[in-house]
Amino acid sequence: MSKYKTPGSKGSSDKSEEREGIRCVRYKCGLVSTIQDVLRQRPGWTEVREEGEWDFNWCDVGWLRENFDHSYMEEHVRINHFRNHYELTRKNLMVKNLKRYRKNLERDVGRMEASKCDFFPCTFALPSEYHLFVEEFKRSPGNTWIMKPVAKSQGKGIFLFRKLKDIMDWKKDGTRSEEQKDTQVESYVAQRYIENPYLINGRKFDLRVYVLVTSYVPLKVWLYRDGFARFSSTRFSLSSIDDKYMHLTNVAVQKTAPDYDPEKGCKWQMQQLRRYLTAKHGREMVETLFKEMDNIFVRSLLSVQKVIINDKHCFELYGYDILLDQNLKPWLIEVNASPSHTPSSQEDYEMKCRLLEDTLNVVDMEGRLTGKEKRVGGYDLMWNDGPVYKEDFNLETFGSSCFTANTHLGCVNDREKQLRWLIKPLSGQKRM
Ligand SMILES: Nc1ncnc2c1ncn2[C@@H]1O[C@H](COP(=O)(O)OP(=O)(O)OP(=O)(O)O)[C@@H](O)[C@H]1O
Repeated sequence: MSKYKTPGSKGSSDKSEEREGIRCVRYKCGLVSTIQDVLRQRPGWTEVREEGEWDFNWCDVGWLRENFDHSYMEEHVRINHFRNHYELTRKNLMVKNLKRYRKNLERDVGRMEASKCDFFPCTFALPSEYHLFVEEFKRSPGNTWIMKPVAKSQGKGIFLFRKLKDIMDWKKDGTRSEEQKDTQVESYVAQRYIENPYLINGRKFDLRVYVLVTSYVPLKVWLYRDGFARFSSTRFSLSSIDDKYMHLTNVAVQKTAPDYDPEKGCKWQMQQLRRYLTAKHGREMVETLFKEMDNIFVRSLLSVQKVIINDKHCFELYGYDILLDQNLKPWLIEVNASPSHTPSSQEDYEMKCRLLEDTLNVVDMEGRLTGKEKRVGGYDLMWNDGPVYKEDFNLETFGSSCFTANTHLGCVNDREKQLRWLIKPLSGQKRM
């Protein structure tokens, strides 16, 4: 149980399980975090331990890998990952799929259209693309690059470099023991470092945005209005590339900084960031920024739509990491399959509880929804085999989405026409 107070906690005397009409859901949960608290609070839901039968499973990706293929799932059963989620959530595979998608767009639609996929920094998978990387590296000497192990998280193993010599060291991999010398070198991506991040108070930050996919075929995507910006605790400078507290904004890294204060925090809620940017740059620019982020979410998901094994039992709550540069251009850094639900403060805990409750409401084990909803709690339906338009909402209340949930165009066949819309401002739509 979390040390934080659960919002709307009703305590053990709650008799809602006995209310008529609430279906009993047997759930299994492999994670010890906020999700446990949320599942325990859910009226009518009971935890299943060990090998018991379950209707709903919030598992970690390790459990999925070991058990998914051996599990028989009845029609109503739901699980929180797609079988090969890693096609989007592994750094090297995400880039591979995006590059292929961009290439296909260029061939089928044209260069202009393909350029709308230019939202991820130039990236190479190592060791396989080492020679291509070296060519690119030599083309722009003096640039900063970042090396990231493909299968690690929380900033582990990441370093910045400007000289090929540093990669040589990695290639030789002097850190490996004699027994490990026969095994393959660890896979990394080498990625152009965004050298001009947008700074607030001299500090770099990245954005965490939550996107829920309930189906890949047809693609159905929900965007969460709340999210946050994660700040570094040290003022940004390119003169010292070895300082991880300056360059890596993930909380897992920042919370080990000597002067980290969890309550003061290194986070801003999305609304706060949006207000700040609007005051500085005006509504139009900020709306364009959020529209470009929507473009990132939809195109990245479309890039794996044909690769992900669609399964009606599966849904996925992705944590998108987005970095802004000084021109307010959003860059896709990474997509996480298991975004951390560990809270860093009471406010953060409450936000994560709301996020998870709303996720359960969209997944709808209880069968409460009609299937026509465009908005559920903090979620807006942004894509339902095509864009979901919005016209009547007060956009001031939005954390991100530039889509509106009131007028759904339904299924549109011409996907590319839809995608062109993504980047163009909507005529006649009130901005923000
Ligand atoms: N290309 C880049 N340019 C600038 N900064 C970057 C770049 N890639 C990563 N970073 C910084 O490094 C941090 C960690 O990167 P990334 O999210 O890819 O690694 P990770 O170890 O998987 O982190 P996590 O598991 O917490 O998501 C980012 O939050 C960002 O601040």
